[in-house]
Amino acid sequence: MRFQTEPPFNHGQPERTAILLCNLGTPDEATAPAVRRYLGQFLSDHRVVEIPKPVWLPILHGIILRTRPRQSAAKYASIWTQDGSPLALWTAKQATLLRGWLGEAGHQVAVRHAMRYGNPSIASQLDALKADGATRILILPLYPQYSGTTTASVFDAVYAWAARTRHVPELRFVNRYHDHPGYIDALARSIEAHWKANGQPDKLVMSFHGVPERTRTLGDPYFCESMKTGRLLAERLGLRDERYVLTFQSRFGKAKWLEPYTQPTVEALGKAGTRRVDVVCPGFTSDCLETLEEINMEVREAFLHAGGQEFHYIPCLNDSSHWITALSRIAQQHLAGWPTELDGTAAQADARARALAGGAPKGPVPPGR
Ligand SMILES: C=CC1=C(C)c2cc3[nH]c(cc4nc(cc5[nH]c(cc1n2)c(C)c5CCC(=O)O)C(CCC(=O)O)=C4C)c(C)c3C=C
Ligand SMILES: [Fe+2]
Ligand SMILES: [Fe+2]
Repeated sequence: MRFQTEPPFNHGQPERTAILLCNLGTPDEATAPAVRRYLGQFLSDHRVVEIPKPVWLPILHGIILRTRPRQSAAKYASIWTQDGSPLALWTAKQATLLRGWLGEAGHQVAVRHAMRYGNPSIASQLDALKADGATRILILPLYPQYSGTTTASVFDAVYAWAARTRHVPELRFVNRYHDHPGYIDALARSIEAHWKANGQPDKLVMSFHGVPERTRTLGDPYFCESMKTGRLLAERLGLRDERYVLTFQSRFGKAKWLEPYTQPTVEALGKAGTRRVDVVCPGFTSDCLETLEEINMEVREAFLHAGGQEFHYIPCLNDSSHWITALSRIAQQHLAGWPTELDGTAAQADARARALAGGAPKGPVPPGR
């Protein structure tokens, strides 16, 4: 059967608003088989690797998935917590905190989180929201800067789910919030708190995840949005140009990616006699492999080895209260016009639904239901 079976249609079903926070995803365990499953799904996504499938799939299955999972699993093991992957833990916590924050502000909004690759999948969480009665869903990727490789891929997964759903909820999508004042403010406050406790560095390195340079020339706005985030953050911190540098990390494969690359830049700073660098990763809203291992272990070691004296890693926004406040402002701006208060339209619809419960509707059916 092509479409999922729906429960029988119920007149008077209340309108319910929901938010789905979407992140990249992470392996279920820090083991080679789990990393292979995760990378297999991730790297088969044509949004992520744009090489034609007949060329790419033999390389992926014949070479990459035979070697990389073991190497990556060892890296994952070095950052894994008792409760699992940091990315999964922070993302789940953000959903819980956002639900609580919106609830306290009087908004009855269901909030769940999903992963583009791995678990919980976007399709399973959309099914769960629908089962909970959601009729309007805001898709909020946890990527402040839009990229076809990340944001659009989340949207692809939502469209694929909608394409096999008979009664599709109203859907809205958040493309970006790279310049949202709340997001910039949350980043600035976390850096300022670090500096208050530890003093200031000679150089602040703002390291963003890279993407192939080719995507920029093909019209992907990610580079420009990352640059704007960096500029606004520097302005908010009152940093002159020579006090910071914006770089791109996590290069994959041999092609040219966005430059300057993080590790060579930091090494050059160490060699040139820069005593202390602080690295912050504004494009990552949760700490993960790329920040905790690549930056805080590999890049740290490279800097110290190159002659640097002090390396500070400033954690991601994670569960910071300023970040959750920003996220709730971003969400509320995109929810505008959708009922989120139980004493409003949803409450009236609830009362109608209760009155109708247990039998076929009698008398006039509420309009539009
Ligand atoms: C192969 C190409 C890749 C592109 C393009 C890419 C873009 C991209 N990724 C993130 C955020 C994250 N990436 C993470 C891990 C990760 N990324 C790639 C490859 C590409 N990313 C790989 C192969 C991996 C897995 C680890 C490894 O084997 O090296 C993570 C961390 C996940 C975790 O489990 O902790 C994040 C987050 C962004 C924002 C982005 C484009 C803007
Ligand atoms: Fe990545
Ligand atoms: Fe990496």
